[in-house]
Amino acid sequence: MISVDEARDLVLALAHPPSPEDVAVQDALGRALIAPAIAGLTQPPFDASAMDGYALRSADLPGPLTVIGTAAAGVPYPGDTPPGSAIRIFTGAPVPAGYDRVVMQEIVTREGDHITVADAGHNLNIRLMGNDFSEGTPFLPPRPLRASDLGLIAAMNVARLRVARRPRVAVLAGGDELVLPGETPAAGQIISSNDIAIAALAREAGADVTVLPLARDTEDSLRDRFAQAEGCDLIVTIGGASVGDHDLIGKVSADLGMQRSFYKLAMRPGKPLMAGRMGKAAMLGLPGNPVSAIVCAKLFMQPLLRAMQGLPPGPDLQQGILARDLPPEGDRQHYQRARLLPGEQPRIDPFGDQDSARLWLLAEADALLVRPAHDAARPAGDRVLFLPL
Ligand SMILES: Nc1nc2c(c(=O)[nH]1)N[C@H]1C(S)=C(S)[C@@H](COP(=O)(O)OP(=O)(O)OC[C@H]3O[C@@H](n4cnc5c(N)ncnc54)[C@H](O)[C@@H]3O)O[C@H]1N2
Ligand code: MOO
Repeated sequence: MISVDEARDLVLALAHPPSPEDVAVQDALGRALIAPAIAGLTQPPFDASAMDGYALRSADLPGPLTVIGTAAAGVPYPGDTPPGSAIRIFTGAPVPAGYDRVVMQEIVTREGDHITVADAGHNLNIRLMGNDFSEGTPFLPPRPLRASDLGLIAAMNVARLRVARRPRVAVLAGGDELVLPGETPAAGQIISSNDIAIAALAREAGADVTVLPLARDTEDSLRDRFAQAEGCDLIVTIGGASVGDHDLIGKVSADLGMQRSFYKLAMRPGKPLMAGRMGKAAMLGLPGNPVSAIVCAKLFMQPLLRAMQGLPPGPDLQQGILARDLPPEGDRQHYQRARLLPGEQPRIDPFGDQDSARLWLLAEADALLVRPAHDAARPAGDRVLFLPL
């Protein structure tokens, strides 16, 4: 069996280069920026008041000064600024040339058209032209766009952005035991949950997801579903990956021409993962046990989808301190569901039960503790790596 790192390299090698697409800045949340966005103007475009108050000359303080006009956001003061004068000014208004400071109205005494300022302090309360960014400054890719990025890009007067087209993902779950949430399972049946979790993980990584109708445990049904996945960038199957008589994914995908990159890796949970190429699409065959499917999706499917959008694949591991003694590890790299305990450095406490079918335990976990294959026994206090959930 290959190692997790070898498997990851083989999976990432299935990524095609990102396909460009232009979208409006309003629609770009979560999209992967793949070309620089260039600032179309300087921000602020003029020296701007940071307060509601009075614009004046420091040299004229403490006054009295004569108020000769007003400037508001969007309505500049058009006149001269002779010595001994001030203007009423509001936040966001251009500060006219000649004045070097704005004083907050709270510290100004006004009588008629005259003001005095007892103690103006040090703050000039002027946002200098260009202190945020200048025209021509590039906002650089690659990066997934956050809400605050969209605000910045809009302020740069960039209306449309070049992003990676969302990878199209088909999720293919199946098994005669499965019914949909809301249906009543017959004897021996359970609710199909993997397709829902895996589709959500794919969407979280930026994909455009189609969940195919549940397949039955027959070659015909699976062939039919693979045909429905035509045209997608990635086919993700769930279940049927192991060695049982009803585990048909390997056979049917091979019959349909899948070029396998690997099948099985030294990982727990997730041993029967398979990956390869089917025509133009990449294919990942996730194991059916729910926790195994989700862990494999986080470690392989999400990085592959990010790579298809030109993004750093991740996920990034963090360092923590082991909260309890652990026995030696077996021959597979083990991703243990664990709780994070507060401390100066996060302390990580793996659960005693690591059953790969128990979704409730996964819901209670904050992290996956990563234990390398053949890791020696470890005492509490050792440094370890974990993947935050
Ligand atoms: N003789 C062996 N048996 C098994 C081995 C092995 O090495 N030798 N490996 C075990 C491991 S590890 C895993 S993981 C599973 C993987 O099995 P499959 O990928 O073939 O998955 P299934 O058999 O189809 O299902 C396993 C389990 O998961 C449930 N399941 C499947 N799909 C869904 C779904 N969409 N929603 C919810 N639950 C689902 C299914 O009912 C089974 O309980 O094989 C072990 N066996
Ligand atoms: O490796 Mo299986 O994926 O333990 O449950």
